[in-house]
Amino acid sequence: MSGAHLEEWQHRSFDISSGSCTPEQKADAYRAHILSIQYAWASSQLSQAGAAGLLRTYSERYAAVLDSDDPQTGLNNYAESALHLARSQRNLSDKWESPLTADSVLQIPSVQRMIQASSGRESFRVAPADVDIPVGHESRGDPGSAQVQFTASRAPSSSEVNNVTRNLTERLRTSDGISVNPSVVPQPAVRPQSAFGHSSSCGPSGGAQTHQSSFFPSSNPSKRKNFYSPDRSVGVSGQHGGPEATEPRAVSNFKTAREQFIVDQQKKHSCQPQRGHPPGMAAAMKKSLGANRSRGAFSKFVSPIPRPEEEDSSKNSNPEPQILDERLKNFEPKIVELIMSEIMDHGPPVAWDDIAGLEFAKTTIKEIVVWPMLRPDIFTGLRGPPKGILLFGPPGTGKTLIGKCIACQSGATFFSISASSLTSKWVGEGEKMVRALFAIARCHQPAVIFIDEIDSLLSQRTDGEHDSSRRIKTEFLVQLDGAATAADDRILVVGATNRPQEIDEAARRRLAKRLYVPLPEAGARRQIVTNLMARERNHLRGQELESVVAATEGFSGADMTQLCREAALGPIRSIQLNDIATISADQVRPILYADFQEALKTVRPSVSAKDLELYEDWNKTFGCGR
Ligand SMILES: Nc1ncnc2c1ncn2[C@@H]1O[C@H](COP(=O)(O)OP(=O)(O)OP(=O)(O)O)[C@@H](O)[C@H]1O
Ligand SMILES: [Mg+2]
Repeated sequence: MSGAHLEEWQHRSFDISSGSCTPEQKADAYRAHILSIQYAWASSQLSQAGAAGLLRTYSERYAAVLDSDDPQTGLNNYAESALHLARSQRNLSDKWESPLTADSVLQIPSVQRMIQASSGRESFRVAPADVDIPVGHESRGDPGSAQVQFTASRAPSSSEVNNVTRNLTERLRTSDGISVNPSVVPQPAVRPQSAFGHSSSCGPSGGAQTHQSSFFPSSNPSKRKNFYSPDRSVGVSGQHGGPEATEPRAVSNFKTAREQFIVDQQKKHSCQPQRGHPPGMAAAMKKSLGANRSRGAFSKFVSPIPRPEEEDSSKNSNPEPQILDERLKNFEPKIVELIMSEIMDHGPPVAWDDIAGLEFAKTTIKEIVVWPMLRPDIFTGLRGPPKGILLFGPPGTGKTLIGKCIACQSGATFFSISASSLTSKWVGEGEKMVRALFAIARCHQPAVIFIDEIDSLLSQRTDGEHDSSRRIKTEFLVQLDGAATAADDRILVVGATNRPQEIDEAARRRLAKRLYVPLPEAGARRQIVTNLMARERNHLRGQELESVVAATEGFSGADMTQLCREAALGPIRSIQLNDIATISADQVRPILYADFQEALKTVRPSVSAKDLELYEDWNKTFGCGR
């Protein structure tokens, strides 16, 4: 060890052995020892065997200080944290205790009113919607204890009112000096029924159910309208014939969580769960806060509050996206929706003339894509177009541009997809996407499926690769040319890649027309510069243009575009920095040949001669060019 380290080590060792150290200082010193040993071993000042021996010794001593439960010599770390945990956590089995006591219940205004009413021997009235008294179930423990909460939001069910009645009666009977006549304690007005017209299995069914209608008067009719479904209103009017009986009842879509739960249960266990439901409730089931709608990552947000204009239409509408085509019925709506909404591409228009050079590729594609679309009757049998095209070539030569042009010019339904949109983290979802893509394309024939960078989707299948990507590939190959594909399907798959050698051989066969998209020749380079310069003010003479074309041998289309962008910045760079803020657009000088010369110093071709050779070789072996 170095001198400084050794000295430190000695200091700590003396401290430890002096006996005046606190356990904390001892633990710190041992920890520092351990770090020193690690450092010495890492910087090769200690042999591995020596370091291991020392580490073992000092780790044991360190652990002894940490874990010792003697407060003089150790920290008792484990016990400390265990105690901390025990102190700060409450056991889940702790019994819940209501903050309400018998006394505090008696202070509640409605209880007071009840007491007054009972002492005055007169019938009193409590509107059920004004006070909600959910009562703890017997299973919570002591049924007599006050487990009563008052909220103002929800109407109680009849069984709940029964329960609370019983509890309150008990409580009030046993309270000092208060006697209550049970007959004047509120009872449910009607025979308990679920909100859906079925006899409730949850509430009691006998006893005090046939009288006490006067406890539910019209003090709060609007809330009660919500509480009673039309079914209930029949029950009320049938029994009492009071003024409210003839009142038109508003039908509400609102359901409590419990009611929704019952509906869900009935749906699960019954074959005909909705039979006999009042129409209002049927509508409520469809909308009911969106709870019975299956939600997925791609489902749209559904507001829980129905808008007025939605009210009527919602009665007939299906919340799932509608799939109109029978052939797509087997696919999950969200997948179909995803492909329909996200994969169809509508980019800026590109014309064939915007693509410089590449005459052979352009003519072939027109032959395969455009003409068969125009005259499907002629292009049949042997003249039928191939199912797949592969555009391959160096980067930046216009493959994606051709794809965009096909999208605009073919008149076919165009699906532009990337490999990543077909892959999914969910096992099996990727294959479903591929299957759905082809099924949708089949429904929208003629269709072109353009897959840019197709090598990432259809690379060689290897043993080590992930199972799901292998299955996606297999599904793709099956869809491209499998038993499920009809001969007269007018679906064309166009793939583009700058790594043709990585494409799986089975995929290569299916992409029958393999078109080389080479670097632009002199004519194409001239056209690119002319096209781009036509949009800018420039003083590029014919001879100068030729010089630019000659100097850009080996440039790709993208390199040419980059060169022109760089040259176009020349006039801006010649402006004084101070003038930039104030100069008007027409005061900027035109682009000159000198700007191109300057740009040529910084813009280099992006494709090397060696790479080019690979493409040429692949083209000779597998390409369909002449
Ligand atoms: N033949 C061309 N005519 C006109 N512009 C071209 C041509 N080739 C390339 N370009 C220009 O280069 C840009 C890049 O081209 P594109 O994206 O089509 O290349 P790519 O072949 O798909 O490259 P990569 O293999 O890297 O995806 C185009 O937006 C266009 O501006
Ligand atoms: Mg591309």
